[in-house]
Amino acid sequence: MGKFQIITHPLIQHKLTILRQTKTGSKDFRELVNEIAMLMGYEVTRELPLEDVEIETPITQTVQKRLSGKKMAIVPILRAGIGMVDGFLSLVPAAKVGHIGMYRDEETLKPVEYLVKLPEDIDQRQIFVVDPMLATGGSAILAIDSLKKRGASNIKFVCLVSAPEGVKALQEAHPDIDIFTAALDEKLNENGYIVPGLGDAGDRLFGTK
Ligand SMILES: O=P(O)(O)OC[C@H]1O[C@H](OP(=O)(O)OP(=O)(O)O)[C@H](O)[C@@H]1O
Ligand SMILES: O=c1cc[nH]c(=O)[nH]1
Ligand SMILES: [Mg+2]
Repeated sequence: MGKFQIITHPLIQHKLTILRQTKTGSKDFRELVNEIAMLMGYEVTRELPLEDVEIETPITQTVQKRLSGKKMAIVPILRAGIGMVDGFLSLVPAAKVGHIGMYRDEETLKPVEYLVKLPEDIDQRQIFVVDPMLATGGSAILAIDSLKKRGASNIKFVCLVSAPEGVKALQEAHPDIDIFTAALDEKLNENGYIVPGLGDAGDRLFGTK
């Protein structure tokens, strides 16, 4: 079973509390999602492999560390996942960005895929799938199905707010992936929204209804 980790850093928790509030408008919402994503990015890249490299400083020759292993890809689930991309890119600017477009049918709560655009060598990359919300888990499961169908195998899922129902469903469907979240909330309501949650992340990011 992959790892399930709640990232409890005080800065993340503080920013998430502001993000959740109804009075936080789109501009601040966007900035906060970006900042939290960057702080989470720091944690979720903690285990990236390093290798020795010989370099020359102005003083001497020395052996130091640099990143080794697979190249990275960030894959936001549209739309709301877009809000987390810049935060990640500020840490790993050389990463490629794939896009998976998906929306939840409001009646059935089942995800509908409308776009998949990925780097050609996605099967060789360490992938971070990003989406602020993990509710029923349907969108994350389908996005990861889509990635695996195209040969991807090294996948971590990163969200801001999750519901126990979504975590369970994602772990059952894809037991190999690591899941990182900034908060594990109480439950889903009858409309499939996370409680207490933060509402509709996409709408709040982009100012739509
Ligand atoms: O776990 P689930 O039950 O599938 O719900 C989570 C999904 O719902 C939201 O997207 P939404 O469908 O609202 O699309 P949007 O990002 O375009 O607003 C959210 O960003 C996730 O992708
Ligand atoms: O609470 C929720 C659940 C799904 N999607 C959201 O944006 N918010
Ligand atoms: Mg939405």
